[in-house]
Amino acid sequence: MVSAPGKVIVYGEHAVVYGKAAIAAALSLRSYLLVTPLPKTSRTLSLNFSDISLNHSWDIDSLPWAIFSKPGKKRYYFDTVERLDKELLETVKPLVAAIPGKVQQGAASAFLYLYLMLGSKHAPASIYTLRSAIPIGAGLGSSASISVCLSTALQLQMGTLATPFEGMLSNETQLQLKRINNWSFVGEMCIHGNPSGVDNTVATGGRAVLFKRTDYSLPPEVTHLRNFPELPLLLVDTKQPRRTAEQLANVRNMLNAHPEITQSMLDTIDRITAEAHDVISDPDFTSFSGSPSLSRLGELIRINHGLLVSLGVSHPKLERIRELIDHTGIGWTKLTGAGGGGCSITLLKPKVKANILEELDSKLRTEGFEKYQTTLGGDGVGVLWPAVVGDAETEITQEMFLGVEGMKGVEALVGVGAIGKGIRGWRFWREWIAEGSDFCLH
Ligand SMILES: Nc1ncnc2c1ncn2[C@@H]1O[C@H](COP(=O)(O)OP(=O)(O)O)[C@@H](O)[C@H]1O
Ligand SMILES: C[C@@](O)(CCOP(=O)(O)O)CC(=O)O
Repeated sequence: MVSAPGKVIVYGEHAVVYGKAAIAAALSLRSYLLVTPLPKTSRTLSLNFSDISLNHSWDIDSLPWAIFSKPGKKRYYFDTVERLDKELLETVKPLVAAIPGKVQQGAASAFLYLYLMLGSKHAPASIYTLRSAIPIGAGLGSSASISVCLSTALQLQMGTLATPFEGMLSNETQLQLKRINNWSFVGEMCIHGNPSGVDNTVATGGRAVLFKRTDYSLPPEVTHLRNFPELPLLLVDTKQPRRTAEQLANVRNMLNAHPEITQSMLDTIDRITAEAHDVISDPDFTSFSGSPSLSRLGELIRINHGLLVSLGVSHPKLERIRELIDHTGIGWTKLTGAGGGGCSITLLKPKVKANILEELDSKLRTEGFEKYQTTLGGDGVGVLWPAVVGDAETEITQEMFLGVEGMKGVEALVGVGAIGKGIRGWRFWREWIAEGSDFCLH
């Protein structure tokens, strides 16, 4: 079993697609993918992605291995992939055409593209069962989280990744994370076309990063934010579904229609992110009551949101949440992720009165919005090996994994926080963070 987190973009979404900087952090909400190997005589490959009711099988021997392994097409696990191959994508299309729904087809295409690239026609038959706590299409990086799970599980299965172990050399850990991230970026491209790579980078490595990719043929610049503060954040979901790909197209259209104005807004977002980075990197930064640095971060959040509204990626429901929160005066609000619906984040001022929060909670609930309790800056991708519970004697089966009720049940059975309750241990490729260093992760 593997698991990867979602993310919150605190500053810089959309602008990051155009080479500007963004600050993002891993979220405590995660996806879990269980791989159940089938007997050697079986040649069936099955997906059971229960959150989206995707249940589909293919015959491994009938997959288009020949075209995927043609010279010039075949890419190996150690290759860096910056774009999808159009012909290969076309080959995958008919394989997912029978699956109803764009959401389901996107996930199935990402899986098949990765399976055909990373596997071979002798690949083992397995069932891939996925459950995720991350709301889908809500700006919290659900697609990146599942792409990281798929990339990791397939590479572990094909033997090109090793389960992390104590004493694994730091270089080796970094190399493996780079490969996980590289192939999860491929999954992201299958799902939403033109990603910046910030989501999969955070879902892979966890913690918090300053991310920038000026040249898509080169790895992005990723700076680990070692002292990322525990920001008091309120996360609210509009429950308004939208697709990231559509929101990206809105900004692209805006850039085509008003190039200079749009470019200057993207540049301003870049400056906002840079200033926020300066504020949180200041050794005197504190989020205590009356702290000028917290107000500064808050103002930058407010300005960033205004620019996202101007870029055309807000939604009346996001504006309604912002209005309700602004009336209470408890903090500064912006949309997070692609917008057009999805989630907002509010940086809370210190010492907010409990009764104000309760009243707000009830208003949000009445209007159909959902509040999430989360923490930021946790672990990235991990593997539960062996996937056993209860004194390490019972193997986690597909029935067990699907049988538990809701995400609470999943978390209690296998959650990364369930260590010590019969779970022998999640292992993370953690040592990739060299203290205080900048590093490149593609
Ligand atoms: N739990 C899940 N199960 C299966 N597919 C998922 C899941 N979560 C996300 N996806 C895939 O990712 C897509 C959502 O990606 P996207 O529009 O980028 O939104 P988000 O902001 O949540 O990343 C879905 O359409 C689906 O293809
Ligand atoms: C809008 C963007 O900056 C973030 C999208 O995040 P999400 O898919 O809404 O979770 C796109 C990207 O960086 O790939």
